Amino acid sequence: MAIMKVNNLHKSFGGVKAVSDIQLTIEEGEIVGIIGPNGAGKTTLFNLLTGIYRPTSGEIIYNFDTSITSKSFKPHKMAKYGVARTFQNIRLFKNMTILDNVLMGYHNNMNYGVLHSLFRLPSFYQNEDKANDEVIELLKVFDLYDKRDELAKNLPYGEQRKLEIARALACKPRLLLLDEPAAGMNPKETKELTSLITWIKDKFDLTIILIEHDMSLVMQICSKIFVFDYGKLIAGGTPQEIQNNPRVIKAYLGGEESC
Ligand SMILES: Nc1ncnc2c1ncn2[C@@H]1O[C@H](COP(=O)(O)OP(=O)(O)OP(=O)(O)O)[C@@H](O)[C@H]1O
Repeated sequence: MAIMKVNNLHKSFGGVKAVSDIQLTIEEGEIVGIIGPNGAGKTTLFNLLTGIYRPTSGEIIYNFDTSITSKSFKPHKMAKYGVARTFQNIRLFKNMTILDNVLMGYHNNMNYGVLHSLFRLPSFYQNEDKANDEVIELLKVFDLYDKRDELAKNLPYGEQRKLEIARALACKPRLLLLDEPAAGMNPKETKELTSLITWIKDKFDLTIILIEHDMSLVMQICSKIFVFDYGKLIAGGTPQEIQNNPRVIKAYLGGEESC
């Protein structure tokens, strides 16, 4: 079943066509890679998919329990719709602990009101206990449990990236968007992350879309890849189809399509 459809999507910034005439479908349960040279429009696409940017024209449709179109997108509501993301430039609460960062992500799932919280009613404590238990499980999955009381800013870069993913998962998304999850990681960390992404997809029953420049990660775990160049979608297919596509080779290496 299609979890998301993009129809004739355009986004311009003044005279710059950052994303132009995009048509694509994401099937439930896939890991989809979005690749392309710098400035190809990948992050703009993510910002459109998460309501940060409004399309200049075209439409995005999420097929969750009820369909949501891009007209009703609000970035702060995306988690409620079942969409969570990470950012190219890590966005953590740097002066909060690791535990509190992930608890902030979990906050969207809390179903008590202000009064329950103010007067410390039983449902407040029940929700808090449940949140703590689930967040601790997540921290264990990401190997961050032993560091739970450290400030996020003190974590090495690779672990900050993992923490951002853990926080996104705490929102209990159905669709997870990862913007360059391996950026700044060393080869060992990238290898671990590659396995972790596949593992969390199965464990949390997710559909994942990731932007990534590390081709070995993309080719290993993505069932489908979409390739962008100058804002246009120039190819879509399996890793093998993409590797052998002359337009993709040209976009990355330049020169003639036959090279
Ligand atoms: N807010 C903005 N205002 C003006 N131009 C923008 C804005 N955001 C992106 N652009 C332009 O749109 C084009 C696509 O940029 P985008 O960041 O989406 O590419 P990208 O594929 O994510 O690149 P990278 O791999 O370097 O992150 C670029 O020409 C960029 O300069």
